[in-house]
Amino acid sequence: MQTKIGIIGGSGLYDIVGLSDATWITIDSTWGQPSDQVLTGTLDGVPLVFLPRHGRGHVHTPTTVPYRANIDALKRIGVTDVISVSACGSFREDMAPGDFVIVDQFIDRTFARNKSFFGTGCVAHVSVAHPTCPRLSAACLTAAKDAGINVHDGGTYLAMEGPQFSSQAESRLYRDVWHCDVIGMTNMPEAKLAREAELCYASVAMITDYDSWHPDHGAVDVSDVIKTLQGNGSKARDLVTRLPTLLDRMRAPCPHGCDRALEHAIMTAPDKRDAALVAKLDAVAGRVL
Ligand SMILES: CSC[C@H]1O[C@H](OP(=O)(O)O)[C@H](O)[C@@H]1O
Ligand SMILES: Nc1ncnc2[nH]cnc12
Repeated sequence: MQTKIGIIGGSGLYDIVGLSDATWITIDSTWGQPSDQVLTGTLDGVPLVFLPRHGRGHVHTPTTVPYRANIDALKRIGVTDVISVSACGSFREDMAPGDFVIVDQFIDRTFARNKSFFGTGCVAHVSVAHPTCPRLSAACLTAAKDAGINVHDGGTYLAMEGPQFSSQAESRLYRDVWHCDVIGMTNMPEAKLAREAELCYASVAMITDYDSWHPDHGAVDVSDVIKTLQGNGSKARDLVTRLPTLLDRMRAPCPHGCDRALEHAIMTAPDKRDAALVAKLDAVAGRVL
């Protein structure tokens, strides 16, 4: 299978420059409308698809991002590897605004989103013990280092519902008791859905602020976040342009099994499956249904 890179761009990253044959196209998903059209093209001969998570012009809130349609659309167009690029707050003095973190764990505190492609009439349970792909994360780490970015290898991302930022008490709970490293509003359920869709998923978190725990920094201010994002956006684009040469063009099966996550996951007996749901799952789970 040929490698096809999918980039989900978060706050501050609404396009990618330097793609050959760049074209915005509409993808129809059985899970509703994705956040926007996707930008398709090639980078160093490797096909790449870019999707702005909040839509161009930042239309969707973290709650209303159509996560299922987005992951389904990427799967449908043949993406093999998804790199999420997101803004986040930091719980650690040594993870400063402007630094990047290659996230490897999540605590999911979101509560108002659809978190699975599966449901009544087609029940499935996948493992998210290791929610990101180590192979893809390693490529992102190398790309970040090569781009001269101050990057941290591994970190736990607290996914909150938002859209408001955390209270100081919440911020301290996440930092002092739960030992999280960074906080954002969007990587869940995105990472869970990518696993259900058997896509490798890596998360590049760009630190924009110290959230609200830090004694020397005030409350999170979106204008400060935007200023840091503008610097981060160009670093993120630099990182992305280095990825194609780090990923093999012809893709060997994922050594961590991301591309086989559904192998033994579906519980519902074939004769009890809901035909309409099975039809919607054609791209995500067609391999095993
Ligand atoms: C602009 S600050 C809050 C906003 O930024 C992050 O978005 P994304 O994860 O898509 O980069 C955060 O999760 C919030 O949605
Ligand atoms: N402090 C923060 N909390 C949640 N999401 C964020 N995105 C950027 N900074 C954030």
